[in-house]
Amino acid sequence: MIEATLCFPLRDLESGTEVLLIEKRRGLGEGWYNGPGGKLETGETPRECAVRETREEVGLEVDPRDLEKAAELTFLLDGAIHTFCHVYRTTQFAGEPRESPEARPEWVDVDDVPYEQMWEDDQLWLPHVLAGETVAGEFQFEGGKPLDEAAFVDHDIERGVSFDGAARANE
Ligand SMILES: Nc1nc2c([nH]c(=O)n2[C@H]2C[C@H](O)[C@@H](COP(=O)(O)OP(=O)(O)OP(=O)(O)O)O2)c(=O)[nH]1
Repeated sequence: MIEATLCFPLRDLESGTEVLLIEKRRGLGEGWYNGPGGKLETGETPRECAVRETREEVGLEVDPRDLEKAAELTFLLDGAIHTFCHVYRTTQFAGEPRESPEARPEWVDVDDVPYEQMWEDDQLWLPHVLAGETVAGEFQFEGGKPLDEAAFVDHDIERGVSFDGAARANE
């Protein structure tokens, strides 16, 4: 099983709230919009991974203590867990987004997120994450590897879950 993270930086403007998305340039989900993120490296906590991936992909510095856990997503492929993904949001960060070989960053109004150019399941959970809620979701894909070419067939979502238990507070 792959363990991965996503991080959604948010900023408030007079015109409304914007989220920093990336257009992914290579790897899984290439060509689609997503948040900065990726797979955990050996010995890394999910928060450390989210901080590193956000720095590597878009050049923003985030303090792990400023990451708010927003979702836990389980992606199943042909009945087996393929990826478990920790999702964070943050309103605190330093620096200006810059392009990298992996990603082209773009600030997008939270009411204007391009769901038609994203993973099909994102429209089911990301609106809640961007609205400040918490989500636990399970998403089933079928049809062999890779995951981004499989068919999205079913899902189960729970909203308002707590990630504040002592054992999980630092995840
Ligand atoms: N928004 C969204 N993200 C997803 C879904 N499924 C899924 O794996 N992801 C995320 C989890 C990870 O952050 C990311 C895939 O990890 P990655 O970016 O490291 O993958 P990669 O194959 O490009 O890895 P690498 O070559 O850069 O090591 O995609 C999904 O359905 N929706």
